[in-house]
Amino acid sequence: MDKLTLPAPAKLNLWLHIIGRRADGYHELETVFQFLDYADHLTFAVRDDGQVRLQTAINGVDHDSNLIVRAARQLQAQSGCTLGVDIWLDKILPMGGGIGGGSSDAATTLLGLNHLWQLGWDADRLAQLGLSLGADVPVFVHGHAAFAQGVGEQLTPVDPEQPWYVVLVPQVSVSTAEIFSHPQLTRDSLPLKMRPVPEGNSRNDCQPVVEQSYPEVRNALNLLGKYTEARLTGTGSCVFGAFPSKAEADKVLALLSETQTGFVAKGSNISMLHQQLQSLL
Ligand SMILES: C[C@@](CO)(OP(=O)(O)O)[C@H](O)COP(=O)(O)OP(=O)(O)OC[C@H]1O[C@@H](n2ccc(N)nc2=O)[C@H](O)[C@@H]1O
Ligand SMILES: Nc1ncnc2c1ncn2[C@@H]1O[C@H](COP(=O)(O)OP(=O)(O)O)[C@@H](O)[C@H]1O
Repeated sequence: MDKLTLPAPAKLNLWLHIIGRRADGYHELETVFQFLDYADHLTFAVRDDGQVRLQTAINGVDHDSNLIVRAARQLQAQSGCTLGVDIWLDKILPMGGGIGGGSSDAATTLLGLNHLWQLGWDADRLAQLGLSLGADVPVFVHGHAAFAQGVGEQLTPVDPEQPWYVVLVPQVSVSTAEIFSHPQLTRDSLPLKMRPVPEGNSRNDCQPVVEQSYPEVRNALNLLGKYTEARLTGTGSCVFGAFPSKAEADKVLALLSETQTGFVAKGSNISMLHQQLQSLL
């Protein structure tokens, strides 16, 4: 059987407001997701024996807990498919950085296997399955930049500008659970009246507590903030700033490279996964 290789791109939260907390403790958000042209790559080869095997290990994540394996097994169980798959992962995206690598890997697995196993599921059904794996999975399944509500699953497509970004990757791992349970996290941003969204006055409500707990993140924000508005994505640790051209973004990253790790990528309102899937159909 032929192999199929697909990208799993990163996302940014261009801003993120916390507007409340549900009875189950989860936070209600309003956020805008945009994709980056910077991605992991997954290669799939169908197996006839029904086994799901991830052939590439990631440090600190067991085979069976990897979101790729969990996504494949759930799709197999819910569709009743008798085929299996071998999967190889080229891991590029920093883990736990708020750029959604695990969720994106899961979404690429769902879309890739839906195609290879010829299941014919539509995007809504795949996104619903994906939501049980992580709040960010649905936006990667749909593949369009979006204004998101709820825990991130109620999506309205939007088309923000698509600048070049410098993304800095502070070498600390920020726990999403720790930030969402922080006593000083503000949870009372007003829901937006005009949707989709004015850019003015937007912010990331997680940023103050992350900056307070992680000096490396504050330092990265201060350094990038000398050149453009710098902001946290998700619960971090990555921070980003926009530039009008690749040349300007490259120049700033080079200036910061003595003390900072990072990358330059272009914002994209259609994910590179969906651009590639279009060409398969
Ligand atoms: C904050 C966001 C914004 O895009 O991105 P990341 O920084 O993770 O990329 C997401 O909402 C992250 O969603 P997700 O990735 O599913 O969160 P998880 O790791 O499952 O959540 C870990 C814990 O954080 C808390 N949590 C998470 C999401 C949410 N809306 N409210 C919460 O209170 C819960 O206690 C949960 O058990
Ligand atoms: N395929 C995967 N890629 C990355 N992380 C994974 C994967 N599968 C499970 N995980 C777990 O999910 C956690 C969050 O990863 P990631 O999605 O990269 O970060 P974030 O949610 O901050 O954007 C990791 O620390 C890891 O324990």
